[in-house]
Amino acid sequence: MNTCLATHDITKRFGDVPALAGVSLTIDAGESVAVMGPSGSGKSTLLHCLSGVLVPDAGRVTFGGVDLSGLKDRDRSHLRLRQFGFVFQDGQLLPELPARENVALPLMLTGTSRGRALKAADERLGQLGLGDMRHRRPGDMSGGQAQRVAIARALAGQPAVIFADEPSGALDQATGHEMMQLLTTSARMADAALVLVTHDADVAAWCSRLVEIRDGLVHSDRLLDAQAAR
Ligand SMILES: Nc1ncnc2c1ncn2[C@@H]1O[C@H](COP(=O)(O)OP(=O)(O)OP(=O)(O)O)[C@@H](O)[C@H]1O
Repeated sequence: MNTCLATHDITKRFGDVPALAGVSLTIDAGESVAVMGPSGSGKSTLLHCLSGVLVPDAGRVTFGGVDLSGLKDRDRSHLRLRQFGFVFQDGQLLPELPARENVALPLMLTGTSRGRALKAADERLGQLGLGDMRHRRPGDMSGGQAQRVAIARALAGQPAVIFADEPSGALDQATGHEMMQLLTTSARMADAALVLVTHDADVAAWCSRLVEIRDGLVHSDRLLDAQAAR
């Protein structure tokens, strides 16, 4: 497997609080990594550093060998839009836009024409069983449907990495289970790596690897017998 994304001894403080105290991780193309740990242990900070949203105080984050902190803000934003997809707990879809426009938006932001972006969005929504929903706004969907649109949006630009922060946290157990199945299967089929922060061991069990963070450090890192691979 090729290393896609890596941190090299990264640290990050917020004032006096050491959120990350020296984390080195490598994430291979196509693998799914669950990040777990107690509240305040540094999981979200790690996700934000990996995805270029935050720059670590020391150490490096590399994507395809390129040091993210060496990039100008504008170039890092571009890389995020082109290479990374994001799924959050509440979907963070734009409420005033129908599903297809929500999915097409990141593509248009990277220069794809509106027509091509909408066509790609319709295809992706169709693949995820949401073809009939494409003209609906997020407020007119169930939470599970809206999260599927969020997955379609995250996948639309064919990202190398999908970052997910408690993606099923707002869903009931059965819908969350379906959502995790869709997310892990879609990521695998698209050959995208998945990095997922969760408090829920059942959610983590969908991934192929579990990294446990404690006090801003990697406490354990092990392979799982992922449900997604069964
Ligand atoms: N923007 C910020 N300003 C100040 N302190 C912060 C900020 N972001 C995180 N922290 C602190 O850094 C530490 C790690 O936070 P982080 O959000 O990464 O933890 P977490 O493991 O994701 O927690 P949770 O599971 O509760 O979301 C915590 O002590 C937190 O209070």
